[in-house]
Amino acid sequence: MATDPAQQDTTQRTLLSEGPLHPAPRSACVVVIHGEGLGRRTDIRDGALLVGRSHEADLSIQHKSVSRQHCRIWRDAAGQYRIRDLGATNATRLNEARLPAEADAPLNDGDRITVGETILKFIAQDSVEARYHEEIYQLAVHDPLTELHNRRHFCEMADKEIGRALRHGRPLALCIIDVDLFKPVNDRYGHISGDEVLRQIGALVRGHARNDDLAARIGGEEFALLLPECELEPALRLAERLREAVAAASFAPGGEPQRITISIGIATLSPERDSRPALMAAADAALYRAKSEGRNRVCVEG
Ligand SMILES: Nc1nc2c(ncn2[C@@H]2O[C@H](COP(=O)(O)OP(=O)(O)OP(=O)(O)O)[C@@H](O)[C@H]2O)c(=O)[nH]1
Repeated sequence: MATDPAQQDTTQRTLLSEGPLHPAPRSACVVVIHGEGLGRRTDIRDGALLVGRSHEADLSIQHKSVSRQHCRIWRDAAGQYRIRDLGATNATRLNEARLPAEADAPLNDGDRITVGETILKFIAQDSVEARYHEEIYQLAVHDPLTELHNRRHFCEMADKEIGRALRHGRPLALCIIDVDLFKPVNDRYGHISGDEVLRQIGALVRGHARNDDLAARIGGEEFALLLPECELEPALRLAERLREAVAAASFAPGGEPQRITISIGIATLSPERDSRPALMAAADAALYRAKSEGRNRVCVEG
């Protein structure tokens, strides 16, 4: 019997390629490779990069071993990156050698900069390693299911935003969002279908966030939306819009159309609620009320 030669040919042919796609050139950066803020990458743009414990530093490292203004990194007119210790209590070290106070030193690709108990790595422009660190960092701060921020990163970023709002006397609101009666969805259609519902809700949460808002999945079926510069009224309006959008969305776990709703608890920053744990506890209390009052609603802790 004649056989089709195309079916017999199982040879795997190597694709002719010029190598990985080359992304646009990027600036030099420093990456935290040890200590507080592990994995964080900070680009060194046109101006100088200030590293220190100060909240105003470009790379702010909240650790007591770091001086408020610890060191500065910049690119000189000849294009050479340089570093200067700013008289830090624990002198900046470059590849383990102490930098003399107020003296400049050139930086080369791969140099290690020790700032208190944190170690940074200097990565020169457009290096493959910079992309590697970026990808690892993105994996570390995102939830793989929804691609929103994960809880650990949310807490770290929320602490910073809350600190900034308190220092500048700016408003800030937090919404905690929980899927209603999600256990029966999982039990009936299975975890994989449940995951698809969570992914869809994650996309709706992200779609309702502004650029400066912080959207995260902070628990199994729990999401958070941190709204800097946002008073209670606009936060309430946004939460209502999100609640309505979820209630109106079409979900079909296991191929069966299913109505899914969410409950939302909101709390705003105030003198009595001036920390992330206090703000989260207040939003949680409001969420609990939303659940006990019948779900598919927004409640405010005020
Ligand atoms: N598919 C899926 N399910 C999850 C995930 N994380 C948590 N869950 C499920 O989410 C459900 C949460 O159920 P409960 O906390 O009992 O609450 P609920 O049924 O949503 O009811 P209420 O919150 O009271 O409205 C449990 O069945 C968990 O197994 C996840 O990552 N994927």
